[in-house]
Parts: sequence; C-alpha cells; structure tokens
Amino acid sequence: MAHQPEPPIVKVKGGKGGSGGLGIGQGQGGRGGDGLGPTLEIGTATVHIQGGAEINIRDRDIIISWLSPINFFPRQQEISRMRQPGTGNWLLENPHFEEWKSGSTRTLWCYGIPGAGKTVLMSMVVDHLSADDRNIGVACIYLNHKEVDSQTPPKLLAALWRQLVLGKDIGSDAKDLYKQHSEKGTSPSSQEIAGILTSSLKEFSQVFIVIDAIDEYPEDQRFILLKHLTEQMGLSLSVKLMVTSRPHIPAGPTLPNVQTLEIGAMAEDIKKFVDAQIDKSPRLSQHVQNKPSLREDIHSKISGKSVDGMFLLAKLHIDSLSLKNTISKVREALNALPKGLYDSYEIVIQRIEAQSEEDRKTARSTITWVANAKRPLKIEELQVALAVEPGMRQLNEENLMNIDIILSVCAGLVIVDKESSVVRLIHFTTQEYLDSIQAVLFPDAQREITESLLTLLSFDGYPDSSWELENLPPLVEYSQYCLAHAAGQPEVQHREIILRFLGRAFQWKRAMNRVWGQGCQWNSPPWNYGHRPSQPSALWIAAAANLVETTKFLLEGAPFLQHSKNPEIIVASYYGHTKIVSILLEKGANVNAAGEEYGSAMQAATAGGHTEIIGILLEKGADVNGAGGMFRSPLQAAAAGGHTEIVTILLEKGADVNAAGGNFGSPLQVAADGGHTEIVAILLEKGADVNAARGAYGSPLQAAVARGHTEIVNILLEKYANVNAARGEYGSPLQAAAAGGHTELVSILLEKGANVNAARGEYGSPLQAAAAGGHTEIVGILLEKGADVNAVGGGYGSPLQATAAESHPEIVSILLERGANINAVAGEYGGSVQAAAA
Ligand SMILES: Nc1ncnc2c1ncn2[C@@H]1O[C@H](COP(=O)(O)OP(=O)(O)OP(=O)(O)O)[C@@H](O)[C@H]1O
Repeated sequence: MAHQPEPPIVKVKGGKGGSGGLGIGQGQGGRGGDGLGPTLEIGTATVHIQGGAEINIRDRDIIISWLSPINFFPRQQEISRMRQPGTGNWLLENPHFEEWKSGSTRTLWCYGIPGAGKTVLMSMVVDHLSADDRNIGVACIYLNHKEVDSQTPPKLLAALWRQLVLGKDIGSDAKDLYKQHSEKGTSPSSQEIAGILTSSLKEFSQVFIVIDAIDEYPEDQRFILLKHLTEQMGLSLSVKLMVTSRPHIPAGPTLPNVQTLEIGAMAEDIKKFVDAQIDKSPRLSQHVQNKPSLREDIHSKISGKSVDGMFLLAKLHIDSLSLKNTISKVREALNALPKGLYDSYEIVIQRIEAQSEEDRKTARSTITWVANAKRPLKIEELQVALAVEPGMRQLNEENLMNIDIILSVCAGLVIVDKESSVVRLIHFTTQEYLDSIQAVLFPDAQREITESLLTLLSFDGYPDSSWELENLPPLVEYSQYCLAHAAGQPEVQHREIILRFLGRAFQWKRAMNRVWGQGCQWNSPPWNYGHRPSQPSALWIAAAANLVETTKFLLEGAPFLQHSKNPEIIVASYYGHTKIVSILLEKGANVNAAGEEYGSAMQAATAGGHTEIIGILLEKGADVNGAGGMFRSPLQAAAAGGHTEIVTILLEKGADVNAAGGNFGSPLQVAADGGHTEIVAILLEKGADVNAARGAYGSPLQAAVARGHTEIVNILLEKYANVNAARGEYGSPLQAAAAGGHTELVSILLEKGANVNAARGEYGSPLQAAAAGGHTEIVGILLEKGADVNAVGGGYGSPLQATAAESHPEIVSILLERGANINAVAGEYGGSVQAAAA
C-alpha cells in the first residue's frame, strides 16, 4: 500500500482576538482586527507543549522570531559564563534580596559604580531564579547603549514575552497579531505587545523580571519602558522587578514597593577571581609555582583601594600582569598598578601603541570600528570591514584576518560573545574612555568607516539580485549606516564617492527590501521614512540623511528642483534636521508643500516633536492648520506624540482645536487614546468639543475608556462627555470598558448612567464583550445592573456563545444560572454548543 502522507496537524485553537490599539506614527501597528478561529498555515511537524496543546513547530518559531526579534537567552548565557564560580553568593543571602524574592518587596533597585559587577550578578540572579522548580517565570533584559535603535520598548516587552512562553503555547492573541501585521508589513504597537505579555504572565504563580543597565537607556525610552512594566505590575501582583543602574538614576517614583540595594565587588569574590585568573594564566601560574609567596603579594595589591569596589579594575589589573615574563616584572607592575579605570585603559593603549606597525594599525582600525559602530558588529562583519581597502572592486578573501589575531592585538579591549559572535568593547566604561580620547587618538574614525562602507557598496556586481538572507555578504546590511557615518567632515573628504552612492542609493534600498521578509532591511534613517518620492533625488536623500555639506553643495551648482510630493523639507522636518530645514527654506523651498504621511512640514515637525523647526517654519509663513496626511492637522500630530509644549505653541498661533479628520477624528480623541492627560486638559480649556462624534472610537470618551486611562475618563465626564455616545468600534464606552476588562471604568460609567444593554458595536452588547474576554467580575457587575443575558447580536451572536467559543467555563455557568438560552441559534457559530466545540 502506498504510504499516505501524514495529515497536517494544527491543534492550537484560535479564538476571537481582542481589538488591538489604534496604531499611530511611524513604526506603530494599525488597528487590530478580530481573527475568528484558527487560521495558521498548516504544516506537519508538531510539538507537545505544556498544557497538552500541540502546535506546528515551524509556525511557532516564525511567530516568535517575528514578534520578538530580540533573543536574550544567548546574552544571558554568555554573561553567566563570565562569572567566576562561587562569586556573588553574598547577594543571594542578602536580606533585601530575600525579601524581594520571597517577601513583600516588589521592586529591587540595585545601584552601583561602573564596573562593580552588576551585570554579571544579574545573570547569576536569573540562573538562580530559573533553577527554582516552582511555577515561576523569569525573564531578563540586558540594555546596551549601542543597541538603543533595536531595543525599542515594544521589542523589549516582546523579548520578555518570548522568554515567558518558552516551551508553552504562545497563545491565540500572539497568532492574531501575526496575522494582522505580518502580511501588511506593519508591526504591533506597544499596547498590543503589552496585551500578550499580560496573558503570558498569568501562566505563572510568580514572575521575576530582571532589567540590567537601565542607565544605558535614553531617558524618554526608559520612562516608556518602566511605565509599561509598572502597568504590568499593577495588573498582576505576582510580578516582581529587579533593576540595575549606575547610581545617578533614581528608582522610578511609580514603581511599587521599592527597595534599594548597593552592589559592589566584595573582597572575597575578588580574591576567588584573582586566584582563578592566576591559575588560568600560563605565565602567572608558572611564576607562582616557582615563588608561592607571589600569590599572596598579588592578592594584597589587587584588593581594597586598588580595586575600589570595581570588579572590572581587578580584571584589568590581573590581565596586565598575565603577560609578564619574569617574577620581578610582575612585582614591578604590582608596585605601579594604575590608580583607576582610565589609568588602566591608558596603559592598555600604551601597550597597543608599543606593538609592531602592522599590529598597531590593525588594533587601531578594530577599535575605530567597534567603538563607532551604530550597532554591534558580528565577527565576519568586522573581518570584512578590516579587509576593505580604498579603490577595491571586490573583496580579496586573502585579506580576511583571523579573529584571534584581531583580539590579541587589541590587548583585551575588544572581546567576542561566543554565542552570538558579536564583537564588543570589554565594557561600557571602555566606550566612555575611548570617546574621551577619540579626537586625539582616532580623529579620522568616521572618515575611515565611511570610505570602507562606500567602497564596499560600489563593489562590482553589488547589489546582486540573487542575494538571500543566508548568502548576503557580511557588512552589506550594516552598510545602511554609511550616510550616518558620513555626516560632517567625511562629506567633504569623500564628496565624490558620496555623490556616486546617492545616485544609486534607492537601488540599494529596494534590493535590501527584497529580503525584508527574512529579517534583513535597511531600516534606519533615512531609509525608514514611510512615504518618499518614487525616485528620490540625491538632494532628497542628502536632506533626509542630514548631510549638510552635501545639501549645500548640491544646491550651489544647480537650480533647486524640489520634489512636488513628499519634498525634502518634509522629511528633514520629520527627522529634526534643523540646519537642513533652514538651508532649504533659504533656497526657496515651499514651506507649505504637501506630503502623504505627514501632510506638511509643520505636521512632520510636530509629529517628531522638533520645537525649534516649528519656530523656523512658522516664521516662514507655515500654515498652522496645514491639512492632509495621517494626522490631518499639526495639532493632532502633536497631541498624538504627547508633545505638550508644541500643543501650547500651536494653539497660541491659532491652531483649530477641533480640526476634524484622521484616524482619530479630533486632537482630543488622539490625546485621550495616547493617555496624554495634560494635553487633554489643555485642549478642553481651549474649547475642544468633548463629544466630537468622529474617528475610530466615535468619541474621546470611548478612546480613553478603551485604553484604560481612568484619569482622562474622569476629566471628560466632568466636562459632560456623553456616557452613551453611540459610535465607534465598540458602539458605547461601556462596551469598550467591558471588552478591555477595565472593571473600575465599568463601575464609573454605570454610575454615570451608561446603558447596560446598549445594543451596538462589535460585540452587540457590553455583556457579550465581557463574556468573550473572560472578565468574570465585569460579567457579574453587568448582570447585577440588569444586562440582558440573552441579548442577540454582535460577532458571537450572544453572550453565552461568546464565552463558550473562548472557553471561559466559569462565565458559562454564571450565564446559565442567570437563564441564558443554550438553544438560541444566532451568530457566527449558530449555537452555544457549536461555539464550545469550535
Ligand atoms: N563575578 C564575576 N566573575 C568574573 N568576572 C566578573 C565578575 N563580576 C564582574 N566581572 C568582570 O568585571 C567586568 C565588569 O562587570 P559588570 O559589567 O558586571 O559591571 P557593571 O557594574 O555592570 O558595570 P556598568 O555599570 O559600567 O555597566 C565584567 O565584564 C567582567 O569581566
């Protein structure tokens, strides 16, 4: 008998996904839809995961990598391996730590000086907590100033989620997000990611979230990330947070039950570490074998003041001894140990400079690349970067240098993460030190990098239409930063190759987009600008990339041919390139030229929050109400971005507080959606219509309710917002509150006279919305207030069908007890039994 192929299996039952946020601004997701039922593509391989469910492995991997491109597991492992076994136990025994782990402390804020050993200790904490058998979730984030562009708050929240669903069902909401966004090429908003994170947290009796180096994260991003985490901690009491930071950042005021703890290198740990390093070093171990007292001498010098609470300093000291040829040279070095970190780095630089010409050159180039890279480089990228020479037409493989040689000539300043093959400076403080000496020691860094990248981009046959992600030549993806490196001095020195590249830049962008689905994309500015002209001129790209000298040069020799749609002035305003905006205006740019994504330069500048540019544009006669674009008015763009100061300026200049249009219909609705309380108050004071019945939510009140912004809801109600406004996605504010599980808001709205049986919107009734979402308490409140248990309508047909389809047995019992008709025939499933079986 012929072998029958196994039937494909997908046993993950999909449900009706909750509505996502209404995405606004670049890079944010659009409005979430309703994925009814399972629609994942089928395959044949299945995996059994906790809870008995089965899921196709390939689909699961694809969704996980798509939702969370950042994977912290390898980083955690790499750092953990760095730790000297036996060190750090003091932290696990510390009463504040114990109180955090098992007691009432919910946030442990660990601060310590640079190089104290905080990161390494965090990896130990993660290992320690993960080893617990109880039903405990552990997730960590290692922040890195070099990865700020990729470590956005939504991606970090997704990275936490990824760790928490390890070996578990990823949940129907995650699959729905994938369905909603992946084909369109949009990405989920923070709110949507927060939603799936909240669901994953519910799977554990206790969840520990560990965030390392919050000080390396920019203030505005830090605020957003901590706000999201605080919200998660508010939603679930089982979530505990541990954060490390240098001392200058205080614990966020909104974090619950905070305990602070100082981290410093303990004498006992340093001793263990130094002992191990002596034994690992061929030369030092030999010296100590010949002269056992040397070990004690080393300990007495590498301790106390000479280390000053910094593990890193101990490491640099012992590294500097490990290459000494004789015992007396070791002693000499011990007697002249550098006083602090910078002194230690200076000595390493002296060692580098004392090498042969060739080694010195290699070390300088390596440090130049690693210290100035816009994101961490992989080993093979660095190898190619060092191999490219001016004027080359193709890569000479014989120029590629062995990574061990590269590391050795850098005398310990550069290291490699073995798991991820990423090349890094040994420490964040190394970056700070190198930045301080860059102008003197590496004055040509940006010029060298620009030249190499542009040389690579002009190789014969590049870009190649047959490239796929797997065969993309190293450094090609990184080359998207060529213009970012070029801005400034290199523009003048490399004018010719820059102009040549600008002429074919979008050919490159298109080639890179072709492999986008596989994760490779030129997506940093200026390539990530949404609506650009179909054939952007060299001038457009120069303006978008903030190439001031090039822009001037291009405008000097020829007439200013600005693009008629999405012109230079709009993109420069969006990215906040003040000088470029001034130059373009001086040369006659139309200050009110029209764009697609942003209807005008004013709107682009307000969306980006660039106050100075707004001043310049207004001075040149920009229309304060310039219509069109995604936000329809600059005021709406400013309100969406939460830019309070700009909102005030625009209103002072006569902006229409009720300008209609856009996804949200009015500036007030967009501010209510974003939770910008101060802006809501300002707009209302200036006469904003509290009941403007427009936009996706139909009213500002529904927007605020749907997003759970209680303070704004109260402000709007005080201003007589219509509690039964009958429009928008949910048909009533009460339905929005019920769908979102906002119990407090449900009570507030009912108190203010909300109609408990308003028969409209996506769910047909508030009760159906609460039943579908599994919000038992809200179901109880609504029934108590007279909700019709058999109300017909909405996506599911009835409350009973909604809750049966979504498998909430507790709510099924409640509804049946209240007289729900199990035989009613209506809606998508045609009956409650059918819904339960779906
Ligand atoms: N327990 C340990 N075992 C072995 N090496 C350690 C240990 N702790 C720290 N180190 C060494 O010291 C270096 C600095 O430690 P770490 O990065 O943890 O400091 P930090 O306090 O996080 O510094 P910063 O605040 O500047 O980021 C590490 O890169 C590692 O080489």
